[in-house]
Amino acid sequence: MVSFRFPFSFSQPSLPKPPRATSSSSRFSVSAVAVTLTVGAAAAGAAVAASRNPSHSIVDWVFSSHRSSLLPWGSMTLADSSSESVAEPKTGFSFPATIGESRRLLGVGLRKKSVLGLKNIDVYAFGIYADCDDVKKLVGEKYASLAASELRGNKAFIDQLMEADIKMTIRLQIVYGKLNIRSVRNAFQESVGNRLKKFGGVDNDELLESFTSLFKDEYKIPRSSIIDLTQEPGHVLSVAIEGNHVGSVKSKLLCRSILDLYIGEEPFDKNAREDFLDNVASLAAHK
Ligand SMILES: CCCCCCCCCCCC(=O)O
Repeated sequence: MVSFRFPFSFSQPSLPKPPRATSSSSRFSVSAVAVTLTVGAAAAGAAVAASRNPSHSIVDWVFSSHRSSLLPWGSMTLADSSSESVAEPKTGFSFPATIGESRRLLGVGLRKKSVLGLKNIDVYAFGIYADCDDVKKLVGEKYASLAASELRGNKAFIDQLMEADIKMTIRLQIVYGKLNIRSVRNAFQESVGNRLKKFGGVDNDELLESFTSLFKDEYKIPRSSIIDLTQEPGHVLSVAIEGNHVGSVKSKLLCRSILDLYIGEEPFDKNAREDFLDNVASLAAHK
């Protein structure tokens, strides 16, 4: 039985938010992250029981294509699963377990940035989502011989994950309340610009501009606004702000560069990357 390291757990809605977990061992503990259930107290009780039963962990259910047979509320539909969410521990900002038709949450993290080289501010919390079937397909096609424990540290596999045509979304949720869209554009210019140089060489100004120009001056991004960066089939990067599609750019290099910020070798939040890779490896073990 493979157990997931992702901190899905169910807590009663009235429990206080858990404190931020700092050590890597507690990061994934069931008390580190609260999952809010809105499907009713009966289901919450069943989920708590399930999460305490190692043979029926909630993550097994979340990632299983046979969810209905795993847990007591067997009739819960896929749509119901979107009413569960996972909170980023420090900010408490929550992320739904599933978005779109098939993308599942595999890691959450926090982007910090230093301002004027002085203080580190929490800029946004983020969730990393991937289509589990796409991930399993990649593993089945090319890495079937590797054990889950070997997969999570396999550089070639991780590179492939960022290059394959897998439906993925990075959801940003703005924490810092004084952001304007210009600073978002500038920040993307710097971070994505660096990755474009790293993977594609120097001549990518036009590509960078086609992406940053999607963030138009008229968009407002107060605290808790959501920006979705989604890799659609065919390496199309689609951007939505507060659920409104603002534009797309078809570029494998751009998609790869953006994913690298979150799951590459120098990610914004190492813990989030670890969570993501552990969960991908666990997924592979469920193939
Ligand atoms: C005052 C800090 C301003 C930082 C704004 C970052 C907003 C989103 C940028 C996303 C890419 C990145 O995290 O570099």
